[in-house]
Amino acid sequence: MMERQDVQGIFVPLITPFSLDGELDLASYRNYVDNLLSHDIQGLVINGTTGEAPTVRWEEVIQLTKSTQAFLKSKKPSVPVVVGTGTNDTASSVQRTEMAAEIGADAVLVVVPYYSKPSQQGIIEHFRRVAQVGVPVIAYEIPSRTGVSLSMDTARRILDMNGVIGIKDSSDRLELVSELARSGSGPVLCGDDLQFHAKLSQGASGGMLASANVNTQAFIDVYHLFRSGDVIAAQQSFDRVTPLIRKLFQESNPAPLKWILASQGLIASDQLRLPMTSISMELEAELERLLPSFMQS
Ligand SMILES: O=C(O)C1=N[C@H](C(=O)O)C[C@H](O)C1
Repeated sequence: MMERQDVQGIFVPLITPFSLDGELDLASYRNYVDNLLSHDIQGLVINGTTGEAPTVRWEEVIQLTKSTQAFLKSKKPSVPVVVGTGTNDTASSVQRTEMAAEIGADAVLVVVPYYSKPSQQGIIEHFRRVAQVGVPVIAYEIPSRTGVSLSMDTARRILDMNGVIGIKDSSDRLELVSELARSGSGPVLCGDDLQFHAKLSQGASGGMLASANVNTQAFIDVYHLFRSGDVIAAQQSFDRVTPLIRKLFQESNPAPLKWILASQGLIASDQLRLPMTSISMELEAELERLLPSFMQS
């Protein structure tokens, strides 16, 4: 199981490949994960936003997790598997976390409960109940999707809980990272791709970045350059991947990402489950033109 000191470096939130009839495409999945494992990544994340958590059934999450674990065992057993178990219902989040524990997840990613707009007290209680299950929890702050933000005090109280090993911060606030780093709480992974370098500068311990599915090595290089103290070289390397990041988030993640992975032949199709749809023809034309430059950066 993961510990606090493991929450650093580059974590890759995985897509969930579907065949044209909308079913799980495990052959594509293995091919795509195999390619990622040629890089020195710190962890794989199943059933995050990038994995289309809202439309992937829990039985499928279990299937993906078992398949990933079996694959990692033969290829790279040291890479931890983080499973998204958070929903907007505390009881079902606890139940999913218990099931993730049963199948040997190394940690769980638990999103701030969305849609209901709970109070800060309700959010704290939600995390307390999930953390009590006993699998290490990475809390996932993404206010643009959940509709509610963690206050600084709530973030600190969640990080202080036994069983919580870190926060993934996909907000656009730099203060959350800087304040938590300053007060010795943490670790915090950046989950807002465009702010990766800025958040490293504020004390983030790494990133959980959808963009790291494409040009993975570039993100690993940014991280290592920064850690080695070469902040300028890290910034320059990061500047080279920002055009890619902008395009990946020009339409809702993971549609552009799936299109790129399908164009690279890593997955058979860019199929998504409704209400998510494939990218527009305009973006497709832009990506076709830009893809070669993205792969060199
Ligand atoms: O799936 C994730 O984890 C991520 N989701 C964010 C989003 O889609 O808004 C972006 C981040 O790169 C990782």
